[in-house]
Amino acid sequence: MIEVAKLSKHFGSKLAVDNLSFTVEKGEVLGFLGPNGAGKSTTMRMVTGFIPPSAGDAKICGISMVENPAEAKTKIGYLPESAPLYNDMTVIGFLKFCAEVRKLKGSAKNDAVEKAIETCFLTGVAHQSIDTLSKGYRHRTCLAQTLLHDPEVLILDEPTDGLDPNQKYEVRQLIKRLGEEKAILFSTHILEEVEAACTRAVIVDRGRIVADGTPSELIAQSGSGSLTDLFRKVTTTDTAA
Ligand SMILES: Nc1ncnc2c1ncn2[C@@H]1O[C@H](COP(=O)(O)OP(=O)(O)OP(=O)(O)O)[C@@H](O)[C@H]1O
Repeated sequence: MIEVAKLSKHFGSKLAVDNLSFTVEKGEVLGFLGPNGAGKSTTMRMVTGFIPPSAGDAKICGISMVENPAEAKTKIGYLPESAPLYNDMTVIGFLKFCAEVRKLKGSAKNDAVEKAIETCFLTGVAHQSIDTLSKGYRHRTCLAQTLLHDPEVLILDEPTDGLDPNQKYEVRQLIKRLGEEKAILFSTHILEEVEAACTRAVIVDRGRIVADGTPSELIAQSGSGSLTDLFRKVTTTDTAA
């Protein structure tokens, strides 16, 4: 469902993503790991069509993001690193607005909003203004917005960043459940999320894949049973600026 083929991105002389290839099938949750500056967000921005690649392509459900971005984007729900929210709207008002942007109308719009609210456990705050929500609920509102058009592919950039342990647990469970029906690519710095939510993970460093496997394969590769040890072994410690 997600086919990343030889994707590269230069920012001036800086090579942020270097000939990256991987696939994510339906029913897979791929964890995208790597140190700060490894190229995770840049890869996700290219896969979702927010920035053009310098080389390579990403196909979403067989549709090229380079050749046919408008159609490819309809297949994706994207949660960017700093997702925008309209603070003076209520949760339900915001989601209805997002559904309209997705060209949903009438009962299809209302059904989509209701389902997203239920899926993301937002029923209790649906009529509350966004600026009065806790960080966890704001986060789940952002996540709900990615689900409105029932996309086959979800791209989530650090979806549990800044949440407390209970909220992290809930979002991971949600990702796991959604992953049964969709193809999910999500980036994280939290290594325990690999075992908690992913069917597979890749580690990138300086724009290249340096490890790829199921959680148990990666743990076996570490030699010590610790994903942290593997991460430290295959990545560089000096963070790119
Ligand atoms: N618009 C840009 N212009 C110039 N350089 C950029 C731009 N966006 C990203 N970079 C550089 O590309 C590299 C990869 O950045 P990216 O944000 O993709 O990393 P990341 O793995 O998502 O990091 P983090 O975990 O800190 O979010 C970094 O060196 C970054 O400074």
